[in-house]
Amino acid sequence: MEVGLLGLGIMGKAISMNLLRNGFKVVVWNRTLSKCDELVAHGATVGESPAEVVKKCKITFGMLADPPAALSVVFDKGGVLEQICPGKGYIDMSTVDPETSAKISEGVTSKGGVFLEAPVSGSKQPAETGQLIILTAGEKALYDEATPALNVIGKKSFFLGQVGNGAKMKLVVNMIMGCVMNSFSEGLVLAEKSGLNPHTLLDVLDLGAVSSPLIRGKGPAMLQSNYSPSFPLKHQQKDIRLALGLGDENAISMPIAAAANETFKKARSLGLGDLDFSAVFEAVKDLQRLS
Ligand SMILES: NC(=O)C1=CN([C@@H]2O[C@H](COP(=O)(O)OP(=O)(O)OC[C@H]3O[C@@H](n4cnc5c(N)ncnc54)[C@H](OP(=O)(O)O)[C@@H]3O)[C@@H](O)[C@H]2O)C=CC1
Ligand SMILES: O=CCCC(=O)O
Repeated sequence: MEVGLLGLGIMGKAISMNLLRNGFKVVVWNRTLSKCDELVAHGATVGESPAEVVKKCKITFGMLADPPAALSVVFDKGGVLEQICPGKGYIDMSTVDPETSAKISEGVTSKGGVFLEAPVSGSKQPAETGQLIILTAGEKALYDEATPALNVIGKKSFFLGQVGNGAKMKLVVNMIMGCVMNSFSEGLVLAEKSGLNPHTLLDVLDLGAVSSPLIRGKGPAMLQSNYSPSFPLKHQQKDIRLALGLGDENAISMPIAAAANETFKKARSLGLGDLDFSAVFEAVKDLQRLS
């Protein structure tokens, strides 16, 4: 099976490599074209534009940074819309808001193509090993057709109905994750400042109800100030911001998420946006110094 992949950031690169390893032919494109070289060395071919990738492939995936990027590769010159047509499908895995997803869906379907949104839960390592959780919505026929690829990309795919439901589910999940990371960071600071050993806190947490892959996976690195990015902090802040927008539309009060958003914004203002989202710990520490 041949598939296209637009966007070779942390996630797009890992997903492409995994597809190649599992026998898929992959046609890649990235805004910074030089990032395609490593994929070519592993057997991928390159399209000069998103449109060229769509021309070559029946199904093309997008994995872009944010709503402006996701819209740009579809609607701008050389974009997906120039070649999408009946018989071709576009699957957007970027984390975006439901409105962005709906615009892309309308654009694709207006040209006779089919659209599926498919944001993912899970980070760099699950992407490398095909263990993502895929939150799809949109055209069921495209979901069925793409199932062989989805089964390689993820350990479980959900089909959630109409376009927008995948985006909403993803934003809710990441809003929770951002709040947990923020609260965990405050707990580490509180433990240390009140005279406890934060390493012992990790041991205690790991044995109790709060134990989670997130805390187990990130805690030791955070205590070493190691924030090598799996999930960039700027994207976590974008996700909480978009989740708060969803809250606004539905008149849902989310004071905890709003507070977490402020801390992630603070972290970005400290220049931590490209580090892992666990670097919010540094912003929490900074806030204590100021108070
Ligand atoms: N990392 C993670 O753990 C996870 C991330 N996600 C989501 O997946 C998406 C990608 O994440 P990730 O791979 O980490 O992000 P990266 O920041 O590593 O990569 C972003 C990608 O988007 C491209 N891009 C940015 N702006 C534009 C633009 N204006 N036009 C075209 N391309 C653009 C970049 O191209 P270039 O190389 O030229 O800059 C790059 O390919 C995001 O929506 C993120 O929220 C979802 C689950 C997990
Ligand atoms: O959007 C990023 C999610 C990261 C994760 O689920 O670990």
